[in-house]
Amino acid sequence: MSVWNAPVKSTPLNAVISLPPSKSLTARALVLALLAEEPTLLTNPLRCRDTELMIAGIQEFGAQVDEQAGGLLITPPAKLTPQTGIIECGLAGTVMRFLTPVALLSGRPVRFQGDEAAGARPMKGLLDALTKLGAQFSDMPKPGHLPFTISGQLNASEQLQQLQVDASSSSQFVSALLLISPALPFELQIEVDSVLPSIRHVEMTVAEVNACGGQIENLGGETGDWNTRQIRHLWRCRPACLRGGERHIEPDLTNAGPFLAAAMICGGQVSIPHWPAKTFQAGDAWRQLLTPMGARIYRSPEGSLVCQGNGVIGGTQCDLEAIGELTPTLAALCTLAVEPSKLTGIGHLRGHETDRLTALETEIKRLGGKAKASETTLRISPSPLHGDLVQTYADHRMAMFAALIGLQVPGVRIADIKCVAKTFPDFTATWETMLAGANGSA
Ligand SMILES: O=C(O)C1=C[C@@H](OP(=O)(O)O)[C@@H](O)[C@H](O)C1
Ligand SMILES: C=C(OP(=O)(O)O)C(=O)O
Repeated sequence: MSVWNAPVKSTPLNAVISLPPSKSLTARALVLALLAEEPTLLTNPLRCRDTELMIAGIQEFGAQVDEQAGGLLITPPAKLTPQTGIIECGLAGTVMRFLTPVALLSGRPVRFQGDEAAGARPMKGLLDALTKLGAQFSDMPKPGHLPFTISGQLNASEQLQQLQVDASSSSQFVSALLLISPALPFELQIEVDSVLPSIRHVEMTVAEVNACGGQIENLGGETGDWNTRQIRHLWRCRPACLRGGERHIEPDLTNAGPFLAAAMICGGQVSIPHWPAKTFQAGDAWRQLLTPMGARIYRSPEGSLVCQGNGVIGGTQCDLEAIGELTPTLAALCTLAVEPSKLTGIGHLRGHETDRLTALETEIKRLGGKAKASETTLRISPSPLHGDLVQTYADHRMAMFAALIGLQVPGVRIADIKCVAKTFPDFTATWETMLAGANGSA
């Protein structure tokens, strides 16, 4: 396995970093292009392991994908037709969740399989919902998990179908149903009768579907800021023809986190160009999350997000239920902070690439830190740190977590650094460019 010696940096940063495009927006755009009535030109799509698997996935259902300068031209099939009957999911939550309902739409059996670790990721809430719509699942050694074969026909006898979904383990169950909803021959109402984590990603799905001509209405009331919990979740989804056309993908604001956090750890400043003025990405919350920990952070008139730090990091107490994806980066800052921190609302991270609460607790302790994970919470307190070989558990965000600690703590080595390819294949090169103080472009 490839080990990377995390570079230490003892002088302030001054870098401009162009980020790779958003994983979540690219995944949604690919699925919507597959279901559209006309071709889509996707400009600035993310190319990484997760999105290559998604491209292969939509090709499996008959989409034609042509490389064009700066983008991908996607021509949807006249009818969804599985080619080999197998979808390779790797470890991508988006692929395993978003394409399973597409298989039901196709009406043909499709096998879903992935990495060994993918077999631990929750699917049950989605499989239960699809069963109510007519799906059957077989050859599933561990019920509610990959691998499985989906077959059966969409039950289209009703004009209106109401689905109660348990999405407590992943918002992607809801996003997956919302994404296919325009292609259904009936109106679908989706009610979530459980906790719903990562609500920002569901709001992103609704916005993306509707931007392509979908007709999804949120009947559950608006969420406020990322840390406001919504009481009732209900969406009405009407059948609609999805448009193609040109779609441009925003930079990945979640992957901005480690670079913004680096400015806080080393001092100095990091700027990220093309920060959208309005976005549904979880990573926009860095602006609110990092300020109380000591950052000066603002969007410049030219549209760059600028983060300035002085090397002193305060502790934080925050509820990350709506934006859990940001936790590993925030946990690195908490590990280096001068005060204790408490991160709450993150039980669903136990079903991410790895059980992130256990992984973070284990790796913080390995480096001499103090951490305690409970079912849904992570507490981190200041403690002298030392270098060691940090395990990454196939999790790109654990590698980025360790790179942040390594900026300040000599001797941090990162196991299986190649796992960053899940969303950011050029992570180490971009990191080194940042440390060299140059303008980096991913
Ligand atoms: O829909 C998406 O693109 C995502 C939703 C979230 O999943 P969970 O709801 O499982 O946390 C997030 O953590 C993941 O990285 C991407
Ligand atoms: C949870 C994540 O990924 P996935 O889309 O595979 O769920 C993540 O990228 O942090």
